[in-house]
Amino acid sequence: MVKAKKYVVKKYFEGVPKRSDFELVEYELPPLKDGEVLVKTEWVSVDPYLRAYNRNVPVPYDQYGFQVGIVEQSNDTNYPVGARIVTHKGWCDYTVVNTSKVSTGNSTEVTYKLPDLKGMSPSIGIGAVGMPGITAYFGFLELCQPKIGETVVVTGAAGAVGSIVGQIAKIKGCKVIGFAGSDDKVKWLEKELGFDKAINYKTADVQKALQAAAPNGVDCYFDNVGGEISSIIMGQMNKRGRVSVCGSISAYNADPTQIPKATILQPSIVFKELRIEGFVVQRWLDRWPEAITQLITWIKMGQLKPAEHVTVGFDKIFDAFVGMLAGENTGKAVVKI
Ligand SMILES: NC(=O)C1=CN([C@@H]2O[C@H](COP(=O)(O)OP(=O)(O)OC[C@H]3O[C@@H](n4cnc5c(N)ncnc54)[C@H](OP(=O)(O)O)[C@@H]3O)[C@@H](O)[C@H]2O)C=CC1
Ligand SMILES: CCCCCCC/C=C/C=O
Repeated sequence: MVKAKKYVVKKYFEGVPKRSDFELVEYELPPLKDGEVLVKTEWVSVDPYLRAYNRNVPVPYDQYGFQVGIVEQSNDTNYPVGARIVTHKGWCDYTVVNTSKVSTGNSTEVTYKLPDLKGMSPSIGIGAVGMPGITAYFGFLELCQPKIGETVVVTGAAGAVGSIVGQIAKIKGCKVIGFAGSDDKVKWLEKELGFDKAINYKTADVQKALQAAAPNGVDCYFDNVGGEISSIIMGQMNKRGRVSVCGSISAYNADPTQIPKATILQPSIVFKELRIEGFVVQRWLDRWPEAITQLITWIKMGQLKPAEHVTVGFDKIFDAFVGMLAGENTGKAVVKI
């Protein structure tokens, strides 16, 4: 018998999630059936959608999320002992995985072999080459359809998705402006990632700073945060600009009955003929391998930097989660178990 530990959400979050909303449960895993493997967790991902989707399922629920683990026992020849696997089994130290369960666009089950990362840390498989990188790849390229020389703005620019969006935009020959929440992040975006301009949204006059950075207007906006800053950016878009709405983290901790208001956007949408589209990355689940291959190639060619913010310890997953929501991470927030 293998003893396992997992985080269970026992209470819906109100505002910033609290440790007392979770219970740490220890239990015994059942023996493996045919087609099942025992996976020891190596890396756990903490992501904003774990906050945003909190009320989508009844409590109590096991805290799901992406993770990379190593197969310790196997009843599946496709996943021998020692193979690495990406699953959506979340915040646990051991889990039993039925590898034959097929992932679909509506499912919360995603299981695939960790791709050959060519010597990079397995954690990259849940970051720049995992769901967040894939989100950046399809959400930006498919919805924004960027062209050489266009001006691209990304919010949440120093995070897991935003940092990849900005770098892909540079690869595609665009001028890139990023908004992030600290001077250190701004410096990192400009000096390390090659953004043309980065702006601290907490201290700058966003309207004026963007006018100065993009005097000819904005062609593409990748929106990670929503709220007033997004209204300001959309108000400075060029005719037929494209907006990819990826998330709205500025309001995830808000009371759902008191969602903050932002400036009306319809005049810009109508007169500038903007195209605004939201998406969930599962839309392209059947094409994830295409994104994974391209992202690995860009990293190996030195065109894309896969930054990570690593927290160590199973007991620290909650802290890493609330730290990420508060902006402590630069790059992808992951926990080493
Ligand atoms: N549609 C989809 O399929 C997917 C959507 N997403 C969305 O993408 C967005 C980014 O996710 P991800 O890259 O994983 O997370 P990040 O790595 O960007 O981490 C979250 C970041 O959000 C920023 N933030 C926190 N509060 C605010 C606020 N009030 N206003 C502005 N920024 C804030 C913080 O950075 P800072 O210091 O700059 O404030 C923080 O570091 C989220 O909205 C998420 O829900 C992610 C994956 C898939
Ligand atoms: C198998 C579940 C995949 C979850 C994808 C998360 C999408 C995130 C949306 C908003 O943040």
